Amino acid sequence: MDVLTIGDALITMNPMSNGPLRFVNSFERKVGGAELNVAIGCSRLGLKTGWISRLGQDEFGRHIYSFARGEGIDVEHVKLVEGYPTSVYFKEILNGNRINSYYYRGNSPTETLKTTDIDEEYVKQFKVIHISGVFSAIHKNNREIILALLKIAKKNNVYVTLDPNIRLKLWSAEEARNTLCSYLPYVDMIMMGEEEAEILFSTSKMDELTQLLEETYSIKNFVLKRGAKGAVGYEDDQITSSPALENLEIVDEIGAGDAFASGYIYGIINGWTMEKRLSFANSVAAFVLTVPGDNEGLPYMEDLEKFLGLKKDIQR
Ligand SMILES: O=C(O)C(=O)C[C@H](O)[C@H](O)COP(=O)(O)O
Repeated sequence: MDVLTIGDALITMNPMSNGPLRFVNSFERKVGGAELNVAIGCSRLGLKTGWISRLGQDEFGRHIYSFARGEGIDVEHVKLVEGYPTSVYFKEILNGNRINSYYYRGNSPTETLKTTDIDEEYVKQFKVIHISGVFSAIHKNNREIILALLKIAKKNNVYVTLDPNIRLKLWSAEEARNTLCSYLPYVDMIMMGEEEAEILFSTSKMDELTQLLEETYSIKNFVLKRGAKGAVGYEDDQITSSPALENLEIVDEIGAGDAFASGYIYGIINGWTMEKRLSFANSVAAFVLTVPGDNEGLPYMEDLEKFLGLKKDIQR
């Protein structure tokens, strides 16, 4: 097995028109959830993925379960539980494509997960475990689950990637910093945005980050995502920059970070250089930016090959 993720998935209500949510009457029901998005992205690229989760024993839970299974993700460790409705969120698209999220996940089904549900025999089969801050933000219990998972990963030499995915609607900057920094001794690689770097480490300057991450947490590999300015990676004392793709018609930026994570993880598993990993991850993210929905735009390898000019794209 290649990549394992753990998290809360939700029904995404995508508005059919822009403007304040109180005036939007129609929505398209889709599926979201940062960690599930990464599993979908990796699976579409051809990796063998698993996802640990709990969903509500309801219509939305059943839909997400079959959706994940349909994407080829191993759902052996996903269960539907009574008494906890499947999480939902609504997107609001305002002028200039600014998107607000409104969460209905106060009682997430993942709250029923216990540390004993994390099965070492299952976890140790994977090459990479990808965690994101969202799962830890939605309930304090989930932080114990993550620590249990990280300890198993460390014991079995499984590579751990972290996307802080800090959602200030779900927890405070201080809580995010304390929790996520407590995971760092078990983390091999971080991919973060500039604002997230400021929240976690009080700087988004590469030289300060390299020093702090190496000296305090022994982390020798990280990526700083800088939106339209592209991404910068640090590894083996070397800094590598990769520009973002230009001239994209961005319709929905939600999910692009998870798409980037999928592409980057694909590169780690295939032993690629930082330069190749970053440019591939940027291309995967570009696909998601141009399609509404959190994961619909995630490309298959064939789409990328055509996009990168490696395969002929015959349209008709
Ligand atoms: O917002 C949340 O809490 C979710 O889990 C829903 C979304 O599907 C992901 O957040 C997308 O994540 P990005 O790729 O960072 O935009």
